[in-house]
Amino acid sequence: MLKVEKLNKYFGAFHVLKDISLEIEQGEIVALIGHNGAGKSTLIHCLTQVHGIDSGEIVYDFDRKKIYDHISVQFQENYYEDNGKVYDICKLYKKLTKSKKNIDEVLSQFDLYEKRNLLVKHLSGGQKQRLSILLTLFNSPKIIFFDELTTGLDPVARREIWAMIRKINKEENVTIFLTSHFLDEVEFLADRLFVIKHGEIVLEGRIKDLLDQYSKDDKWIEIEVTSGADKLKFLPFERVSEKGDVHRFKVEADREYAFFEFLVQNHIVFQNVKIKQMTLEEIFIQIGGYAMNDEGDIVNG
Ligand SMILES: Nc1ncnc2c1ncn2[C@@H]1O[C@H](COP(=O)(O)OP(=O)(O)OP(=O)(O)O)[C@@H](O)[C@H]1O
Repeated sequence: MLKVEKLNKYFGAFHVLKDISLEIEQGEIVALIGHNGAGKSTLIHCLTQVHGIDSGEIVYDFDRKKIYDHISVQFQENYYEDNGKVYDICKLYKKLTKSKKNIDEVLSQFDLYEKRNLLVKHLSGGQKQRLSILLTLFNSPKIIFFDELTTGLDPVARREIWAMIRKINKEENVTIFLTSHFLDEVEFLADRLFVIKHGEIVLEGRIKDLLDQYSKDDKWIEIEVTSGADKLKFLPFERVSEKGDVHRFKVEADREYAFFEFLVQNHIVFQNVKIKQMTLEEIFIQIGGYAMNDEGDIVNG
């Protein structure tokens, strides 16, 4: 339903999107992840014609002149009036999109009927987010773009939003393109993933395939070294972290034995061994070329 070929975008001399190519099928949920400033919002802006592009092609399976009849966008900031009432904003959207949807029904569907006479600024974060998702549906879009779907929401509200997105996707066969910083969200919702780094797509694939491909191979082995730590630097394994006496290494599945053999042969004394598979988050960080700081935040690689 959407094909992008060699899209390039500059802001002045700054080359923000570099040769982006991707294809999305009708009914898919795809996620775009990447560090702050990687170019996620800019790509959404280009795909939704908020920004022009400098080269490349964007082809939808509908006439791009009527793009806003077929797409909806929920940006990071909401552009509707905070001082308006929930019902009035729905009415405005219905009118603007010449929608046949019944406002009361849609509000009930999104559990906002009771709140219809409240000012938007008096809604909670989760309710506001539900409203902004609801508003994207008035024009019965073929594809909806969500920029940072659940940023700022608590865990319960996030899960409610996920359920809503799944429902919209299933029941109305709407294609969903979302950006997110949360890999649990991506894993739960998306069929496919694109990783963008410094304006380039560095990885794409079905979530399940990526998991199968990457998680079976590597493990972390964590040891607390009580003597001989100075010899660890000769260990032919990548040390991924070191906190006090606790050292963590990346070890390929078939080299576990070699790892411990090296420790014993070099008289490195250790205790508290922990072995674990890489988590989804760690896999993505590795394949996306990112790094994780001590607090567990993703930082640019
Ligand atoms: N209108 C603009 N003029 C100049 N530079 C811009 C403009 N909009 C974005 N940029 C720059 O383009 C880069 C990509 O920004 P963008 O907002 O697309 O990143 P992002 O991946 O969505 O980041 P975040 O996760 O922080 O929302 C950043 O370096 C940003 O400063």
